[in-house]
Amino acid sequence: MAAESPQKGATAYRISGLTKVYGEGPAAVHALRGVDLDIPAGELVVLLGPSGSGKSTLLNIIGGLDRASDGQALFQDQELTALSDGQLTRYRRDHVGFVFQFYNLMPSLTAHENVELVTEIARDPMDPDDALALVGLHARTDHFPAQLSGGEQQRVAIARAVAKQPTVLFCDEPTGALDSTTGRAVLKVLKDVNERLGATVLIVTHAAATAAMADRVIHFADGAIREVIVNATKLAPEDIEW
Ligand SMILES: Nc1ncnc2c1ncn2[C@@H]1O[C@H](COP(=O)(O)OP(=O)(O)OP(=O)(O)O)[C@@H](O)[C@H]1O
Repeated sequence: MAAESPQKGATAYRISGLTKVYGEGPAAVHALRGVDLDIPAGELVVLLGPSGSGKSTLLNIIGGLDRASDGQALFQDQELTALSDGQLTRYRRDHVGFVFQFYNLMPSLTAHENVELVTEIARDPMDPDDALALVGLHARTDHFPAQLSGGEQQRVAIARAVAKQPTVLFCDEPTGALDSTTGRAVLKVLKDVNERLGATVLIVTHAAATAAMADRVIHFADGAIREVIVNATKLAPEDIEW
């Protein structure tokens, strides 16, 4: 289990009235219009919605990368919206892993060294080799990013994100740059991280079929939640068609 991961059934996030406005006056963009949402700990959650509907904004605020304009977001019992910049940095460092569409690996470092960059500053890290084994790359640890396929590079990015044993893993379009077969392999890794480390996993995606593997599916539209669906049955990532 990840360090300090709450038990399944507890609530990871309690979000109420969360609002984000970029800019002012006539140029203001209302990215979030009072979002209310509970995210149970240990779930794999998929966020779907049209481009510009506010998915990344929500992820960035509860991931501690951006600030809300109004409303509240509680992580366990911590009010993220009230934290100082230093406290928010500590929250990110101790609890949050990020995976983005483009892998942001250091090209001059090997897979192992890319993961090590994070484990050197984490509180309770995994061994980089164990993290790379978890994503099926134990044989490629000394390869540089340019020697790896897109899917393999994304798996290194996932290994880097999970090596610090995050309580929560945020993934923004993790399969956006991948073909469907490679994308399925990456989703399988995310599912493994969810099940084996007990991390809560939030995936923002345009690949609507990903919803079939989620515990919970959140549909966004125009800065608000339109619908939340709890899946009674789920597909294995390798059975997803897209
Ligand atoms: N830094 C910013 N400054 C101004 N407007 C922004 C900023 N970031 C996001 N927005 C706007 O906020 C709205 C929500 O954007 P967001 O990226 O959250 O949407 P999204 O649902 O993730 O979209 P996509 O699926 O295209 O990534 C959009 O209208 C976007 O243009």
